[in-house]
Amino acid sequence: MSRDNLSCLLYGPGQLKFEHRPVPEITDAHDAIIRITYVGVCGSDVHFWTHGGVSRKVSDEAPLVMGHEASGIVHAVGSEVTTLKPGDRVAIEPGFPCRRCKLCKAGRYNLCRGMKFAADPPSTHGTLTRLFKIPADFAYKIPDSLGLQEAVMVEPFSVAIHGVRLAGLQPGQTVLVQGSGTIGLLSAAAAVAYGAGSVMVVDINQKKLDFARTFVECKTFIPDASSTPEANAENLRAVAGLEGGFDVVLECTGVESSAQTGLFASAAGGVFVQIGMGRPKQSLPLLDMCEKETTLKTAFRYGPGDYEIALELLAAGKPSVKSLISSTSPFRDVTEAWEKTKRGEGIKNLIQVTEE
Ligand SMILES: NC(=O)c1ccc[n+]([C@@H]2O[C@H](COP(=O)([O-])OP(=O)(O)OC[C@H]3O[C@@H](n4cnc5c(N)ncnc54)[C@H](O)[C@@H]3O)[C@@H](O)[C@H]2O)c1
Ligand SMILES: OC[C@H](O)C(O)[C@@H](O)CO
Repeated sequence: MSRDNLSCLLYGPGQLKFEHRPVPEITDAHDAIIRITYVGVCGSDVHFWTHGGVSRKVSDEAPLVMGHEASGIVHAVGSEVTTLKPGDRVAIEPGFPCRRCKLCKAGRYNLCRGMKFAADPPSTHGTLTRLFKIPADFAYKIPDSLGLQEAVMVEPFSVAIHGVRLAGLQPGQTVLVQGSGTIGLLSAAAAVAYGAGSVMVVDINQKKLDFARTFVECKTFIPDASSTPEANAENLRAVAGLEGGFDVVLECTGVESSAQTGLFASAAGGVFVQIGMGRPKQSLPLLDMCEKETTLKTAFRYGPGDYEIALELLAAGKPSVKSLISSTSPFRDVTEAWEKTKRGEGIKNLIQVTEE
């Protein structure tokens, strides 16, 4: 067995090693091996880099290949694969469910307890590797209109699509998006693609809001850090000209005061979707929610159909994500890309693993 599969492994906070791992081989007729071209940096990668993990951590005994937002070129396929052939350009869905449990059978495979998600400790290795083996139906052929760099954005856009679908967003509805990072921007774009009547994007960083207005048709609002969530919500409704509040709120910061503001700003009968993931325990304005019969939904990654929808919309340029890609670092400079993201530089920093 050849051990020429250069991969980037994390052993603990700040402890990174490049290692030559075994080259994967087709063992199931439905497998595909993808030569990874680009991997995007997500906030969770930075948390792994600084803390060794989010809830579960890597360790000296169980180091892990990092990376989960990826695109690539098909290198080999198993004998039963009819949808892909070597040379096809693909976006990778990086979580592989068991397909047999109740949740998988009910069409909620993102909640599968046996999910093997890339770069998730203790043992599922990620995409920062030259060759990555996956079930072929989790590699999505991309059209000529989409570059391999942009194809990395299918992963975060699928998070946004999942949130919008959970909200049951209807054409004409008024939407509040909290957070103007990658997920917030893409959620605003997803809301527009689903026919939102108006979109308001909120952030504490004016530059992020200035960018949001160039990326998607929206109004923006900067909350007053010294005000209460109730007061910020009231101002927000006034600026949006919506006395009754927003039909749909997509929370994309994970910050407690932001969730509270979003809930206060939602309309009676409105839907609030928590996409942001922050401190594990946060308090919510339940009395106000009861009086408005707010529907609270929580979103985790993406499930059936989300990747297909995300890819179709991106291929049609709805939105065009080129402007979200801020830098591309060579494979050996992974830490530079992580550090840039940690410093808040750029929107989506990429790592180029192999040549296109
Ligand atoms: N549910 C999921 O499956 C899923 C998947 C991916 C990411 N996430 C989560 O989504 C969130 C956003 O991810 P991202 O990559 O866009 O992160 P990001 O850090 O790029 O963006 C977060 C934005 O929120 C803004 N912000 C911070 N505090 C705020 C406040 N009080 N009010 C308004 N804006 C505020 C920041 O300035 C920043 O622009 C994170 O919490 C991340 O963990 C969830
Ligand atoms: O988009 C998917 C998310 O980024 C992942 O769940 C991540 O946070 C690590 O597992």
